[in-house]
Amino acid sequence: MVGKRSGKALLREEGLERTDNNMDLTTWPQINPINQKNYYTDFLKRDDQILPLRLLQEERRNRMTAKARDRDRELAQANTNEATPSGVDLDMDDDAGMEDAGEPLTGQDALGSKVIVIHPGSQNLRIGLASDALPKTVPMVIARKWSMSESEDDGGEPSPKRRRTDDGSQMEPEEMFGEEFASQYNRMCADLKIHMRSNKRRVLPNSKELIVNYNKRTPPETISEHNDPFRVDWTEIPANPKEAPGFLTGKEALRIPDKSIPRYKLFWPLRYGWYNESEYREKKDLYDDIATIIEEAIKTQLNLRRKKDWVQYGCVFVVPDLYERHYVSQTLEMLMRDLGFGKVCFIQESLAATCGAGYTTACVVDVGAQKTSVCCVEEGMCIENSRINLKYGGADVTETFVRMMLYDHFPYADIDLKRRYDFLLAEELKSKFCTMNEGEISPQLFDFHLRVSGQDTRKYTFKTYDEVLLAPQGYYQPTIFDNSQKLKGRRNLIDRSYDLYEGGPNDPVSSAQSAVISLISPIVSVNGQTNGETSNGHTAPAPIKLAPNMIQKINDSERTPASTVGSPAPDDDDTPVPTSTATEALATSVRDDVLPVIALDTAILTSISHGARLDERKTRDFLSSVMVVGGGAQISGFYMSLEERLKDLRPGFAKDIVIGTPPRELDPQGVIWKGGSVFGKLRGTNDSWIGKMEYDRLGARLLVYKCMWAW
Ligand SMILES: Nc1ncnc2c1ncn2[C@@H]1O[C@H](COP(=O)(O)OP(=O)(O)OP(=O)(O)O)[C@@H](O)[C@H]1O
Repeated sequence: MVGKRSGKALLREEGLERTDNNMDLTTWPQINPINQKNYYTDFLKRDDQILPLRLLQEERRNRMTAKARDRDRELAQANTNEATPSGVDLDMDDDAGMEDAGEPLTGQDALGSKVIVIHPGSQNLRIGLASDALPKTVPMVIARKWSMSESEDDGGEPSPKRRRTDDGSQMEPEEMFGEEFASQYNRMCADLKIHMRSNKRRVLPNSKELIVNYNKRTPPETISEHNDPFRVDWTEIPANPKEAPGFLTGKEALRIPDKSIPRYKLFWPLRYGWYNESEYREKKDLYDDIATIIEEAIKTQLNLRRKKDWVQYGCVFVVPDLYERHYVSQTLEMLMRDLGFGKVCFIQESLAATCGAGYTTACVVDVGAQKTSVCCVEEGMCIENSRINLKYGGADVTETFVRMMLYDHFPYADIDLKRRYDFLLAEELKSKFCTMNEGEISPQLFDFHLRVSGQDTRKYTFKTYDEVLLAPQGYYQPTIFDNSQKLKGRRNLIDRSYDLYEGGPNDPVSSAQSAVISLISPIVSVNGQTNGETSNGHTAPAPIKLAPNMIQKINDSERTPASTVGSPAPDDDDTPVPTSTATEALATSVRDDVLPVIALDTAILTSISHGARLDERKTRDFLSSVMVVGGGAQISGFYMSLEERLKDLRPGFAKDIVIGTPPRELDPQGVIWKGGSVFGKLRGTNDSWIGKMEYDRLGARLLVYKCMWAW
């Protein structure tokens, strides 16, 4: 039996008892801790310890050595010829200076023939070599072999969606879009009449009835397919399903007959300037589709068919001003790994627009198909707090135009924007007939040809009155647009980006965007308390959790002059910016439940007031250089009407306000791409190029060093 023995006895038995012999426990030298006051390290503080910066320096050094070698060779040759070399600059320093000044490259690179510039959009992809004068435009769409086409999906529900009676039959045109639409549309019609009268324009009292009656009683005329000189070339799909391609992209995809056998479904991977999360089940499929569309465009439009040669090419990729970090890092991965470019760099849309048009200071307004962005650019930098991204564009005008026409008994009552030929038709009608010139409003007779694959062409005649102006008027009254589905699926597949150390959301924010969101819906404070009811029917948002140190950081920033959320405009005109603190600004910016949709003129003034930061001179500068680009602004009279509205809102600045257009020879839809191509040819951009080796080692972390803006 083991009796009770002390711990010491046990240790003694096992030979582990410590007997003190006054010797040190170890013979290793003991180092006293250094005094923390004198503590210093230059770890990661010098450029040569940071791989991307070191590579950059090495590259510069190599270039200079190569040049010096060339000069020496030329000098030696000249000496043997006993003559001074002509045109040789002996001063090396000059050359180094030029490099930093962003001088254009020389030789083949100067032409940009080894740089591909890519600007994707919700509807169109613009792509080309930096040496090209104009980009190629292809629809940003892919058709995949599917069980049903997109128009048969969702039970064949047409777009715009029509309401039905209880027994399933169709309602009268005046009722089928609901009371809300009807009353808003009628109010817009009445307001326009008043406005036209006050501008001394002739308004006939019964114009509307006249056109409605005409539309009601005009049947289409049938033209047999062989008598139609403009019949459409539909994409032919092999009859044998096994031979039918798995996918088709761009224009070819849009031209596949809706009823093709086998069926194809169209996917638009970018919607509203975001990833399209509502149409995809897996994010991998979504990423694959984007890569495939770009890959096919490079092969077919740029004629660069061998993918393994693309490593010799650089790629300039244009991203939104208010981008999401996941989008940029995923795009970088795609360009490096899937498409295999040798080097990649990014540029923001607004900055590219100013580069393309040759402006140094501007408030850039880009009206696209599904998103509209506003941003003030000053001396080569986007002003972060002036960035605004609104979720509407030309596609909303098309849809609203169709709804208004249907309300006024459009003879082609079956139109369904989910069908490919109807979508193309509606786009054509909008581009041809919509206008923002009040002077053009009168009852007008138009016609169009409906061309459906395998059917005879139908010629429709119809009349329009104020619909042609009221649909684009939606830019100033966006509640007329159908905004109900725009947040569908948001964050279903891809979460927002979070800071690795602090845990809070770290996607870029802007005080102007927060002001826009606050206008639409009340502010949610950081502790999750709402300051009121939502104003536009959105559900009450969930509180946003921010890490405590993040809150501290934002509160600190509130003390700096840069935080001007809610500051009044420099003049006495009303500024539509609500009061809010910077903490609230961040909280509002990261909200996903509110759709940023406000009138375009208000958005521009909000952006300028946040970009100019109370500086009256800057406000004038921005107001006198509002530059409008993008396809959505191509409606005739757009520039004039925007100028008038801004002047009405800011009479104090009326004589300064000028809407600038890109230089005459430049297509406003291609200006951003053009800016990307200019950027791709500049030597100064060398600092933004991300090479393969550094990407392999550091991945997306490189973006901190490589973006021209604060990543
Ligand atoms: N002449 C025109 N008149 C009216 N609208 C036009 C005209 N030309 C193009 N559009 C419209 O411009 C829009 C496409 O513009 P753009 O190519 O700039 O958009 P995107 O870059 O694809 O989209 P986003 O900027 O939303 O991502 C479409 O809605 C199209 O109907």
